[in-house]
Amino acid sequence: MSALLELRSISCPRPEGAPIFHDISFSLNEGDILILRGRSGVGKSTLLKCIAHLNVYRGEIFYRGKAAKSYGIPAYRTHVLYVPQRPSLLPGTPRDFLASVAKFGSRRSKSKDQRAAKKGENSSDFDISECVDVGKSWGVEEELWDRNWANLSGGEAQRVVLAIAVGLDAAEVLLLDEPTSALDPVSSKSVEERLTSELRDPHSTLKGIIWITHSEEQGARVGTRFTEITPEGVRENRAATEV
Ligand SMILES: Nc1ncnc2c1ncn2[C@@H]1O[C@H](COP(=O)(O)OP(=O)(O)OP(=O)(O)O)[C@@H](O)[C@H]1O
Repeated sequence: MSALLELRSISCPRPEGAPIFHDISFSLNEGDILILRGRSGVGKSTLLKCIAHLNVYRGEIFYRGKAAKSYGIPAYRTHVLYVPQRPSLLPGTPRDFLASVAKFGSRRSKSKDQRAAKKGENSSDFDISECVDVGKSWGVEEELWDRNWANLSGGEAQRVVLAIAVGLDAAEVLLLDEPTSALDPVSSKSVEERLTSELRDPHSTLKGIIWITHSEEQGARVGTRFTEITPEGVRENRAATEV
């Protein structure tokens, strides 16, 4: 069976000078929460953007054994969803963002259809209430969905964008860029628990996560694999504390 994601010798050029990183190769398999660490500025966020086809790169990326382009980039980005560290830079409101993401996610997974059928819903209708409910479970009031991103606090924006990623239930792979960096410890734990339980739920679409964190403790709590990016490439470690 092919890996969920496979990166082969990825490098990211700069307009001038040495590439940000080069020769990054690894696979993500079903059930993995791959912790990505490395010093500030080494290129972790850039790598996630390359994987999501939001940044130019050299090398090859395969999703379920096929090149990302063969899915069509918008559809691919729905299956392999980048969750930004600073969603406050997005234009419009969370509801606007949700509408644009949902537009590309019209092909729902079988598991999503099964869950909708169980609830007696028409699976072809996208339901924002799932995202709102996930947000509520993390203390996000419904009115925030209609406020401009720029007017949400860092922690509110971070929880809203994560609620979209989870509630949409369209992505098999989530690329999480320091997803709890603006959250208090209690909210962070709640987010960690929801994401890990989604990954374990056989009815969930979610199959794998690449998770950037600077916190060794968080890496140890949620990670199943531990990698470090260096200017020379990527190194896999056996435990969070080795990084
Ligand atoms: N849009 C851009 N234009 C030019 N350089 C950029 C751009 N975005 C990032 N960089 C540079 O690319 C390098 C990698 O940045 P990146 O944000 O990927 O690092 P990071 O490892 O995620 O850092 P941190 O841990 O501080 O978030 C840095 O030197 C950064 O200044």
